[in-house]
Amino acid sequence: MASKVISVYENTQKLGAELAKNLSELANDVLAEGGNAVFKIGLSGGSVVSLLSEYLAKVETDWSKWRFFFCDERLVDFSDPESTFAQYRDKFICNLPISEEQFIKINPQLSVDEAAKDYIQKISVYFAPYDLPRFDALILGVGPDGHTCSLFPGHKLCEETSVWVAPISDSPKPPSNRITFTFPILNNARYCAFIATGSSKADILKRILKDGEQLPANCVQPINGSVQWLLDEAAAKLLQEETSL
Ligand SMILES: O=C1O[C@H](COP(=O)(O)O)[C@@H](O)[C@H](O)[C@H]1O
Repeated sequence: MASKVISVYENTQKLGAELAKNLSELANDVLAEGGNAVFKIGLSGGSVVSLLSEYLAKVETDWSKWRFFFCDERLVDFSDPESTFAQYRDKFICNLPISEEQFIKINPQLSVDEAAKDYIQKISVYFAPYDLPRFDALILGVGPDGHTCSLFPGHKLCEETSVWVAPISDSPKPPSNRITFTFPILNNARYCAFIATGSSKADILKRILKDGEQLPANCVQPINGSVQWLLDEAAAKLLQEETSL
């Protein structure tokens, strides 16, 4: 049964500390299984990259056992600043005792269709054969139109149920070629953390969390997991009456 929690923090430092605590607990729980257990986390791009880069350093864990996937990725060369992997490489890897090899990356030299198929193959290695992958944690963002990953409002990919990772070649937000997790994989995760900070997110958060509009971010409801919205006060300013902690 999905559980949904909205958590509002005074500032991004407190939000980051709480996220780090949640991920420490989850990772330590998964890694306590021993053997070949690895903690599988999906990352998003956009504004969450800087926040994660700053605050995940506080997670107390065996970092060598983390594997980092991409909930969506832009199909551009890793030398392009639009590449989400490149942003993590430049801001995140340098802050933590981790290496590039722990990142499961797309192949940006392929066509967008082939890149999505190739990424499914790469993911499959980490999960039981034929099973729908169950990520331990997914870190998600929300765009000003309510998109999450590269699932945009009104786009046909929001209905996609036959593949875990889909290509998109007409993304309304550039760059146009991307690959993205689809709802079946998102809604099979153990823990989904949406992170939204700053007043530019206030309107869309009201539409999603107060008005309940059926935008893509609102369709992330893990069947057997939880979703937590971690917001700072500026982002939550139009929700405060109902959600203040
Ligand atoms: O294009 C993207 O946008 C969303 C939201 O990004 P933000 O900068 O508005 O927070 C992001 O979650 C996604 O991964 C990214 O590809």
